[in-house]
Amino acid sequence: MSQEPDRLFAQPLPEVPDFVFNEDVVRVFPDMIKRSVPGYPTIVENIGVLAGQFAQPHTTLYDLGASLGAVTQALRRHVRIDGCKVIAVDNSPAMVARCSEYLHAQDAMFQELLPVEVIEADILALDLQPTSLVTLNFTLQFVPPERRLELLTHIRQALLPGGALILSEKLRFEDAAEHDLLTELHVAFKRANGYSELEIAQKRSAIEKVMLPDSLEQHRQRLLAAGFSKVLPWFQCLNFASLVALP
Ligand SMILES: Nc1ncnc2c1ncn2[C@@H]1O[C@H](C[S@+](CC[C@H]([NH3+])C(=O)[O-])CC(=O)[O-])[C@@H](O)[C@H]1O
Ligand SMILES: O=C(O)C(=O)Cc1ccccc1
Repeated sequence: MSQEPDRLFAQPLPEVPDFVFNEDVVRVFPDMIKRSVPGYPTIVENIGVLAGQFAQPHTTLYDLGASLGAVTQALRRHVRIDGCKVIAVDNSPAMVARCSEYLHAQDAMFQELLPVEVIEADILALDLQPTSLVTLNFTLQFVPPERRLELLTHIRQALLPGGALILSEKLRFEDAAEHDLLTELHVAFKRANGYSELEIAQKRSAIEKVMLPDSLEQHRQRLLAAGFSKVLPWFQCLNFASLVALP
């Protein structure tokens, strides 16, 4: 995997463009996400472990907004259920190209255990096969808010008994003081990971219009409205959390 350090926002930009998942981002993405999302490696690895408990024999597993396929790789390390396959989906052509390269390079080792198909598609326009496991690992926050319920409803309708949706997101906090404190703690996390004040400020303005976090309560209510029966938070580190939603 490419080890290029993320310096995308290190120089002052006359105007900070909206964040897009283009080739520049792809090149630094593993470094960027690890240094920006507290708990990311733990979340990814444990999605594999949780998936091993929910995946049902002879079903499809979906990694929606797969980026470079980190979750799919964790599924391949942990899921040992007969006849499953993974469909990894992303709508960024640059991400999909690199993701296919990484995953297919591992096919010799894993193709029989857990075959993978990588597709370039908008997850809002995707026909889902019956599935026992869907992951949205920091993807829903990039979906337009008014389309989020429709997407979760579609996922719920495709989920088989015994299956689960794993949803990881950056959180907003309804209490302003709590929100400001968690935001400041996240800034401290980024600083501790080597980002400068300029990098932190420019990245914030790049993502503010394209990545719109909800509160835990909004997630819970929306998942119930989509037809899920239970919502279990299983991980939180600062303002980043992961939930399991059961059909
Ligand atoms: N409508 C959409 N359709 C398909 N893909 C989309 C859509 N909207 C956004 N994406 C894709 O969702 C991904 C979000 S990153 C996920 C990390 C990964 N899950 C990981 O575990 O490493 C999160 C982050 O960068 O914070 C990007 O690759 C987008 O192209
Ligand atoms: O960098 C941030 O501040 C974030 O909230 C997370 C993030 C990580 C990778 C791409 C976009 C946002």
